[in-house]
Amino acid sequence: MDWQWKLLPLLTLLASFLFLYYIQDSFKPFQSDCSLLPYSHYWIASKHIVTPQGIISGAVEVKGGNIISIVKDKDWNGKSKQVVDYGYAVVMPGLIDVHAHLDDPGRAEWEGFPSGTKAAAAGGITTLIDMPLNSFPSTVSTETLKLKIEAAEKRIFVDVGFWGGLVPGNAFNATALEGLLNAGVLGLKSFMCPSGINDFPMTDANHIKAGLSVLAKYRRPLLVHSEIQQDVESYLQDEDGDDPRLYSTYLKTRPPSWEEAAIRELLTVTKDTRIGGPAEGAHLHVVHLSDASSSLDLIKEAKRRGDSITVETCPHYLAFSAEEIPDGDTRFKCAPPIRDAANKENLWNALMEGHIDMLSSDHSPTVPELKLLNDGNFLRAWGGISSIQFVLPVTWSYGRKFGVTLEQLALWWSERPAKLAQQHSKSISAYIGKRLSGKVLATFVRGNLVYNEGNHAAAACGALILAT
Ligand SMILES: NC(=O)N[C@H]1NC(=O)NC1=O
Ligand SMILES: [Zn+2]
Ligand SMILES: [Zn+2]
Repeated sequence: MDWQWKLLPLLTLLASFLFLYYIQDSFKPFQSDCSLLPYSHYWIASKHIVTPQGIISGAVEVKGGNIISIVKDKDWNGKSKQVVDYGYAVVMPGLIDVHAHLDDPGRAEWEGFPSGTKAAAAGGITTLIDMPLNSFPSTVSTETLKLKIEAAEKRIFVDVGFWGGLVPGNAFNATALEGLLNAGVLGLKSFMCPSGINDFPMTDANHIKAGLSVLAKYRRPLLVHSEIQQDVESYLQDEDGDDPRLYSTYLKTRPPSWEEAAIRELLTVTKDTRIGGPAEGAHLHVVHLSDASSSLDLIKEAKRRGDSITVETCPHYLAFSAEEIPDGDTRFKCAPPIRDAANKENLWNALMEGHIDMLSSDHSPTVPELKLLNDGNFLRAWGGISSIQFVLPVTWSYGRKFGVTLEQLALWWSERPAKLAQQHSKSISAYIGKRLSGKVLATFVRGNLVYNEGNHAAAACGALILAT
C-alpha cells in the first residue's frame, strides 16, 4: 500500500497538468509554491553525480517528482532542455536523518515542524524521522501519534516519518503497541536511563524483550538510547563536588561503563533476533554510540554471532573532543557525553572500517534559558545538541583527514538510514564538494527545489511518511 499512498500527491499534480500537457510541449513552465524551480521536467547536471555505480559526469532527469533517468555526458545532449547545471558541485542522494527531535506539539518553542524541517532542507536532509520525545505529549499511543500528524500536516518542508515510544506503560500491552504500529510509526524507541522528559520513562530488558516480540511481526526496528546509570551517587553530586562549569565534571558523571552496561544487557535480548530465534524479524538499533572501546566491541561480537543489530554515531562525537570544550559552554552538553580525542579517533576508525553502520544528527534543541548559558552549569543544563543544519558539511570536513569518500557519505547518510527506516531515497541534494569544505547549495525533495542558496520554497510540501 505504501507506494500507492506515495503516488497520490503525484497523481493529483499530474492530473492538474494533464490538460496542459496535451496542448503544450513538455517543457511548459508550471507554477507551484512547493518548488523554487518553475519546471516539473528538468535535468540536474554536474561533473560529480554520486550514483550506485560510482561518480559520474552527466545529468539526472527529473519528471513529475521522480528521477526517471541518469545519463552520462557522452550519452547526453543538454541542448534545448531545462537544465540546472551545478558544474563541479556534487549531486548526491538527499540525507535521511533517522534521529531528530522536533518538539511539536507542546514544546514548539524549542523546535517546531516548520523551523526544524526548514533547517533540515538547508542541511541537505530530505527525510527526517522524528523521535517520540521532547514534544508534549510523547508519541506513545495512537492518540498521541495523531497529535503529531496534525501538528506536522502542511507545515513540513521535507518528508517526515515518526518513531513511536516504547515505555513501561505500553511495553507489556501488545494491543496498544500494535495500534501504534498500525497507525504508522516506522518502529519504536526506548531509553535505558532517565530521558529527561517526565512522560517518557525508561525501560529495562524485560520491556525491551516484550517490545521486540511485537516488532518482529511487523519487521520494524527498536532504537535504544543505550546508557544504564551505574553509580547514582556520582551522577547526583553537584555543588559540593567538582566545579559544575568544567566539562570534565560532567564527563565523569557518565562514564563509558554506562554505555557498556546497557549494551551488554541489550545483547541478552538481541540473541532472539537471530535467524530461527523467537524474535526473528525484529531489529535492534543502538542510537548515538559515543564509547568506541568496550561498547563497540560488544556490538561487533553480536554482529558476528548473527544478531540483527546496527549502530549509529553522530557528527558531534566525530567533530569535538572533551579536551577542547570550553568551561561553561553548555552548548556541547549531550548524552552520552563527548569523550576524549583518542575516543573520537577510534570512532572514525570504526566508521571507516564499517563497524559503525550509519550517522544521524540527534538534533535535540531547546530554548537558550534551559541551556543555562549564563551559569554554564554542565550538570543542570539541558542535554542535547542542535545540529540538523550542519551535519553534512561537518561529516565531510572532519572526515577528510580519514579519507572519507562521497560514496561513504551517501552510504552513512542515505542508503543505510533508508534501510533502517525502510524508506527508499528518492530525493537529491547538491553541495559543493572537494574544492571547498562543503556547503549545501540546493536541496530537492520529490522533484521540488525546496532550498536554494539561503531561500526556501514558499509552501510546506513535505510528505508524511507512515508505515503501512
Ligand atoms: N531527551 C533528549 O532529547 N535527549 C537527548 N539529548 C541528548 O543529548 N541525548 C539524548 O538522548
Ligand atoms: Zn538519546
Ligand atoms: Zn535523541
